[in-house]
Amino acid sequence: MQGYFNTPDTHKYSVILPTYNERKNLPVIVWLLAKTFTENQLSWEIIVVDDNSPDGTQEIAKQLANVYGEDKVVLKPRAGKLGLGTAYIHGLNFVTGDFVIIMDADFSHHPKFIPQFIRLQKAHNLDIVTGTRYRSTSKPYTPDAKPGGVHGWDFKRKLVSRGANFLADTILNPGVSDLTGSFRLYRLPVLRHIITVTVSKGYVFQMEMMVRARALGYTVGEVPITFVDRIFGDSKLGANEIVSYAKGIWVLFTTV
Ligand SMILES: Nc1nc2c(ncn2[C@@H]2O[C@H](COP(=O)(O)OP(=O)(O)O[C@H]3O[C@H](CO)[C@@H](O)[C@H](O)[C@@H]3O)[C@@H](O)[C@H]2O)c(=O)[nH]1
Ligand SMILES: [Mg+2]
Repeated sequence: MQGYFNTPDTHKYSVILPTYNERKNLPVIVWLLAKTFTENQLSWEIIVVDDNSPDGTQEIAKQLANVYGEDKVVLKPRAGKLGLGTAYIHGLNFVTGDFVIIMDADFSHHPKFIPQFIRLQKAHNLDIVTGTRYRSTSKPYTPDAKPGGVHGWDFKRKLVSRGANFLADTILNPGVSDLTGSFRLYRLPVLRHIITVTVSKGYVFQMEMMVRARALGYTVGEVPITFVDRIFGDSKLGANEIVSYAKGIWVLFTTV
């Protein structure tokens, strides 16, 4: 198939979309994803992992499956809110594509960046491409792209994010500029491998995945992204996640 890319792309791209109370966001993010993949003539599927959201997200997902096709929007629910890390593990069981894209359902991660991820992956035959909100340094990088950034976060949340990245980068030195972000593209077997060795389950999961990937010798490229805070609903990041993050760094420091 021919599109944004010079050569036909016969790979299939699977998006794992974890949702918790994303009723208002889900239809639009799915529409944007479908549009992006269709315009670029890429084959795709979206695995929605909903944790029994009280706002009825699952009903919306079922309607979307009717509209786009059950092979395109695949609902794989769980009984209760079990966390972001295990949502990816669960979703991974149902992936039928060659590459997996992990992203948030609340528009913080815009699908428009996906073709750039794919282009960079192809150019360097990378195992992983990660979006970065921060300055990218050593990794294969999209040179013509504008710098990434964060919009809509208050000072405290920005500080937490910067601090989390600084701490992990200083102590563990994986050489990736955005360790806590979760907008990433993985080669399927690479994601399967890293996930089996990753122990944390909450927000710290993103950082651990990247540190482990680097320790295992997988190649990582970076694409600058703008992260826009959600308009509908609330973030699920709480104080307990910050504590688990610090613990996660310690575990990695002593084991990797
Ligand atoms: N299934 C499921 N989904 C969840 C859960 N918790 C959150 N989600 C979903 O996961 C996505 C991210 O959750 P948010 O609550 O919006 O996270 P955030 O605070 O905006 O955090 C983002 O930035 C962090 C660092 O900057 C990232 O670490 C994090 O992964 C996420 O991208 C959303 O699609 C949300 O519905 C859960 O327990 N279960
Ligand atoms: Mg969010």
